[in-house]
Amino acid sequence: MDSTQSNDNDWKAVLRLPPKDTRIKTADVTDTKGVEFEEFGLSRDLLKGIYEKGWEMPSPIQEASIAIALSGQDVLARAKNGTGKTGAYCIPCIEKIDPKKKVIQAIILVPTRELALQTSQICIELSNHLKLKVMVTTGGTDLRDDILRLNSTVHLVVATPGRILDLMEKGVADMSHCRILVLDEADKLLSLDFSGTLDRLIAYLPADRQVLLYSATFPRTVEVFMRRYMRNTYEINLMEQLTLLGISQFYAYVQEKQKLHCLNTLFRKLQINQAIIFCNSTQRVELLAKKITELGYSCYYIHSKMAQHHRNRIFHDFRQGHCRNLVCSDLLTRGIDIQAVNVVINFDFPRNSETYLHRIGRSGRFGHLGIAVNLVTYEDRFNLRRIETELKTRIEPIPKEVDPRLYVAEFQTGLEKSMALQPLPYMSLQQMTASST
Ligand SMILES: Nc1ncnc2c1ncn2[C@@H]1O[C@H](COP(=O)(O)OP(=O)(O)OP(=O)(O)O)[C@@H](O)[C@H]1O
Repeated sequence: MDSTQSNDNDWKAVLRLPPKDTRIKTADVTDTKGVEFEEFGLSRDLLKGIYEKGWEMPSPIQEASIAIALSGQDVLARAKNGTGKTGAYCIPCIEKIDPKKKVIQAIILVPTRELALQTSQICIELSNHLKLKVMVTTGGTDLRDDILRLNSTVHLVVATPGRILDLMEKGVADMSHCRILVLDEADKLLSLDFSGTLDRLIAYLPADRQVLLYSATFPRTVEVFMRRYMRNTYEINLMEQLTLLGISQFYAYVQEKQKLHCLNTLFRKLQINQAIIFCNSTQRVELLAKKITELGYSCYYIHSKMAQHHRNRIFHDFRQGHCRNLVCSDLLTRGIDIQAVNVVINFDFPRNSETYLHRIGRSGRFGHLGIAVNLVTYEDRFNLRRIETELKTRIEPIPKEVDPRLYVAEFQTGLEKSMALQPLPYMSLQQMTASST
């Protein structure tokens, strides 16, 4: 008998569950029809992994896409940042893999190495009770290690496109049984940054493959890909409204030379649990990190021109909470999930609305509350309005005091959702910075 159909609930009693997360969650993740993970017909061993991650109920995107993906249909799914897209594709992928077959059966592509590491870790955790071999392969590591690894059994590959394509072209990664292809942050993977790579890579997969595309943003490029490589696609769009309900967005109007002073004020006034501070270039990342350190605050920095082992260490240590502030380029704009981040600061205002949306989505993970503060110069003013219009959102002038209930977990316990989302009256940044000098 299939273990999932057995009636006894003893297996649940022995699960090693993480402590309950009692923070407020917004409708972005709670607005479901109430479907339970057990209703998807998943194997008990996978259910154990899901529950042991602390996932009690499927989020809306998981509810909407897991059953369809399990049925074998192609899926194009659009859902807000931090609402559980990773689980939405990892769960069906893992369920569909037969561990007895010693071949690669699914590949998950992501645009950055950090995201590949994060996603492979989630696959490993979810399949903790299964005999599944997950391999992560990205650029910046020794190719020989990957070749050795592929000599033993691999069922699921999580990769950035360049390295895995290399391994396919060398005849080391056999994709002839790989019938599931996932593109996470699909629009990024289909952008010019990866131009041509995806086409070459897909040529190595069987014709009867299933394709799953997930992202929070889907520009036109995706349609071309869909027409070419996907059949009878089931489309899910949970983004009638684009920005996350839990993130309060502010701007501070500053001159370039006031930015550092303004940041200093924010550091003093805000109750930062962890913050990610975005700059528009790698040089500015390094420069700002240096200045922040000179101001007496500890901070890490990370960007794509750093050596991979260094990038990994910084990413790991920041995730572990060893440092409060991380300055970065758009390397970490997408997908990175660090629950402790409650503040995102755009030290440099981003150039387009997609980047803006993904950046601010680094706080307010899984429906939690967070704030995004944008330092906006005279040159950025049109961009600010354009992004507001494109995203149909409001970015408010920053108040003199930001209500801690908007972003500090300890202030939220026992509060009604609606109350927690009411901002205090606003005051301009000039007033704010003036009061701090
Ligand atoms: N069903 C669930 N119950 C509770 N927490 C969940 C559930 N599903 C996912 N999470 C948690 O929510 C967080 C965000 O999930 P995830 O990173 O998959 O979001 P995402 O939609 O892929 O975001 P992004 O668009 O930024 O990549 C993670 O910390 C994850 O562990």
